[in-house]
Amino acid sequence: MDEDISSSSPILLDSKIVHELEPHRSHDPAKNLKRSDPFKFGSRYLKENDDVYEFNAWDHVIPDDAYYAYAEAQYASQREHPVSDFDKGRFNAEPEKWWNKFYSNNTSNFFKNRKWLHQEFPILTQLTKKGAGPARILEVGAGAGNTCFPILAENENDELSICACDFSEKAVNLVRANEKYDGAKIKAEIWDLASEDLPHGISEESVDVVLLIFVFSALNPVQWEAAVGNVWKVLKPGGQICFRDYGRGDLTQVRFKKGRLLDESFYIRGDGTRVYFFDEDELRGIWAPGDMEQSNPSSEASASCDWSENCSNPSTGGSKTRDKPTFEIVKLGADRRMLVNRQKQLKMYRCWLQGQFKKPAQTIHPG
Ligand SMILES: C[S@@+](CC[C@H](N)C(=O)[O-])C[C@H]1O[C@@H](n2cnc3c(N)ncnc32)[C@H](O)[C@@H]1O
Repeated sequence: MDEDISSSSPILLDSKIVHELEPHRSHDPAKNLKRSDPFKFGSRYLKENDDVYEFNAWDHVIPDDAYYAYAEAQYASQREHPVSDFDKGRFNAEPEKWWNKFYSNNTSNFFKNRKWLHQEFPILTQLTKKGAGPARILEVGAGAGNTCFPILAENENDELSICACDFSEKAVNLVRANEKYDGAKIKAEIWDLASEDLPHGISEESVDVVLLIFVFSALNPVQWEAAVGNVWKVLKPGGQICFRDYGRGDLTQVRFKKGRLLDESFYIRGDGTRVYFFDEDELRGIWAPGDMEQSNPSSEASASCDWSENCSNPSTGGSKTRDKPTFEIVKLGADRRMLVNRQKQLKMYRCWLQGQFKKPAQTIHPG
């Protein structure tokens, strides 16, 4: 697992060097209509005459057609050799068991500390500054604490509390055992994001910010709706989500071999943990289904339904999108990076998606 880790790989193809001023924007103008403000991400742009091998990494480099063709060939091979039905059942039945194993083998040093959080999500700076007043952050999929402890280290707000949840008991124990664990400011709890209950000590509409850093990808797509519903429930009106996860076409997706595909874009790693790779518009559909419907007025649902009707939308599996929680997309973008192994003269492409979503201040309760 290598969220922010560079690694060497045999996947090596020439890249077309693209200097993008707005790296998260699609080349298809129609797709750009609803794009919002960009995140900062990195700023080492590769220009026409630069030496690619001068640095280890370049920001915002879009892979060329050859890489995409290679990726498609890999996906086709993955689809031809999916995980067996027996193993699918095994891996989907008790996902926390595999994460417990993971944390038995890897301690808190495995993930890098997420030091970029305040830069990318200024709302965290607002909540943690001196005198900001009562504020609550819920981190879901907190793992060993690589996100919550850096936030705590920067915090100057006496009235900030953090609830760090994970469905892996081993992970929660690692957070509780950390020398920086201060029970007055942080509580670690076992909680499954897709469960029917809310985390211990968290009531409805009591949270200012929910952090989802590399956790949504661990869910089975059939769990997304329950997870979004839980996040909606715990957030105060006007509360926000800080989201970062894997993007479609990331090196780690492309290099999955035979016998790893659980479902489209959804894989099982060698250690038994699951990972999904998102597309930007798919994330819009997950977090703002109502907006997607508005931007597609010809859809069957919008043509024939109103709020009270019981009608179906074929694109969303039968339920009407306007009854689903619809967050405002404050920001959403792709963070692309080309990593370079200078010694071996290799190039590798990473892609993460990052978003900031807001529960509207005036909410209509989805029924
Ligand atoms: C890739 S790790 C990321 C850890 C941490 N957010 C970070 O960035 O360092 C994913 C974490 O999500 C947890 N997780 C996976 N599915 C979950 C679920 N349904 N509910 C709560 N936590 C979950 C795993 O146990 C694991 O600790």
